[in-house]
Amino acid sequence: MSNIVLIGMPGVGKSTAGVVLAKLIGYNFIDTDLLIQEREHRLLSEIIANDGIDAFLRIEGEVNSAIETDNSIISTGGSVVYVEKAMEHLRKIGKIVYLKLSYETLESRLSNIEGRGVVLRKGQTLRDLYEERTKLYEKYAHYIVDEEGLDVEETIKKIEEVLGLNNT
Ligand SMILES: Nc1ncnc2c1ncn2[C@@H]1O[C@H](COP(=O)(O)OP(=O)(O)O)[C@@H](O)[C@H]1O
Ligand SMILES: O=C(O)C1=C[C@@H](OP(=O)(O)O)[C@@H](O)[C@H](O)C1
Ligand SMILES: [Mg+2]
Repeated sequence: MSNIVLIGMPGVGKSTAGVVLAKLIGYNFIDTDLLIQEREHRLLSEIIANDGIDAFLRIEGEVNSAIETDNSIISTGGSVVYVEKAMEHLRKIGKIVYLKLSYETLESRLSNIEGRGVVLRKGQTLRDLYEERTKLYEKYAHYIVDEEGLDVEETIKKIEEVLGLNNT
């Protein structure tokens, strides 16, 4: 398999689980949020605050659409599902795994949503965002991993299981 692409809401653990999984299975690790910061020389929260959501999504779309790699775990930013062209590219270069959590668990993990620089439009609540995005994550996912009640290690094990990577 060429690449494994993790998608899902902010705080679900794409970055945390992604890097550990990469080490376990000997893959490279790419966090698209870091690619964006490297290109822009500024924080994601600064891009969103200064340039706005549409500009951030344009940059996120360009960065994700330009990824050329093999044998990598790619941890995306939660908003990449708004950019169809980027999602089509990611689906071509890898298997898309949607890390899923209930709204209640996510809400408790995302105590400081502004500080994280989430793509949240004016008037939109976290619940609205969850409902709008769930449809998109499900649409693009090749596999869905429900991590409710699981810790990082158990989540990684489940990802390996659904992808048939376990050799135990
Ligand atoms: N089962 C789990 N899988 C991944 N992360 C978890 C899990 N349970 C708790 N966490 C915690 O949730 C947070 C996830 O943050 P992060 O990896 O930045 O998410 P994302 O990249 O999806 O926004 C981390 O603090 C991590 O320790
Ligand atoms: O879902 C979002 O709106 C965002 C999620 C962030 O990445 P994580 O999903 O890794 O937190 C980052 O791309 C940006 O701050 C916007
Ligand atoms: Mg992340």
